[in-house]
Amino acid sequence: MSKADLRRLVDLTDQLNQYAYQYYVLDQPTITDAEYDQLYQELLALEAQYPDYVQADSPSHRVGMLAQSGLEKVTHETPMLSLANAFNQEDLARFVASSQAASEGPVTYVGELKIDGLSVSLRYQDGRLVQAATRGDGQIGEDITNNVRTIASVPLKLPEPLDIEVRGEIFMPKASFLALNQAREDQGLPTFANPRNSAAGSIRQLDSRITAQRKLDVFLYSGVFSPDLGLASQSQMLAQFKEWGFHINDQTRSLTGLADMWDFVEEMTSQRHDLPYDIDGIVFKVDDFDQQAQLGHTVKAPRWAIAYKFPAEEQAT
Ligand SMILES: NC(=O)c1cc2c(N)ncc(C(N)=O)c2s1
Repeated sequence: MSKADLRRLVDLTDQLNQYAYQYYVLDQPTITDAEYDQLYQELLALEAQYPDYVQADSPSHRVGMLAQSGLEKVTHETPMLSLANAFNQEDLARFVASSQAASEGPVTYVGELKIDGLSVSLRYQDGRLVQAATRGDGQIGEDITNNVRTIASVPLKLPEPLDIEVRGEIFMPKASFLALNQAREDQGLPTFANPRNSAAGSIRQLDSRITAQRKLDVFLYSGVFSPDLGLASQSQMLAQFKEWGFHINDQTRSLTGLADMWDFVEEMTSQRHDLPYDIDGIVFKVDDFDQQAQLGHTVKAPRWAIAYKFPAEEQAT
């Protein structure tokens, strides 16, 4: 392989990843689909000619492959906890009172949309995606690495050689769900009941080429990482995750207490049907990581977070 060919292969890989990031994460495409496709075909030709030189973060990994057997089990070194629920303003008031009582100094909060999908853990070593797993029972999940590689907004390589685990929610955007069900109807196949079920079915496929066709997405909102990274709060962590190229939900709010928590609940209750994805509530978290550590967690859930659940809606009959 000539140096020029190798340089071209690496340049194309980096260029195409940058274009895909602008398209899928920033929603700000900078080239046309035709231009992207032409560059992609050139890369595929070079990879076919030199298979040993295919880069770990090549966009050609996005198309998926058939798994040899069932999904492997994965043990979460740090358990993936669940959340305590709140159903009304009084429940939130209790959460605010208890979190302020047990923390030194004033407490501020972050409000984040509760995405109606399924929780996932992404592990990066030396800045490369090495494993993705479902939450499972919180201790043991399933390896879905090949399927997650096909999700366009998941970075296969980070801009820094980080060892980090990030966690979030895989979901199927409403538009993908409608298109998928329309296609299944046309093929005489049973349709999915809702985007969450179709995301769950799509991400646990043994054939990730099928996953690749399902147009899934992910929002990341927590992680397991060394204090050396110097991340002192949830809001600072989210800003840093965004800089590293992770897809972060843009409706996240800094909140001072019950009054603006409830304002956010009312705002998102009225807006939820206009969002391009399903949400089933709002997650409120104490922002400061030291205060989160003071509050700790029960066996099941952190004391520094609570999930406000929207009231069940009457299904349109
Ligand atoms: N089970 C959990 O801990 C969570 C579940 C979810 C979810 N489905 N969507 C968003 C968040 C968030 N922004 O923290 C969380 S946290």
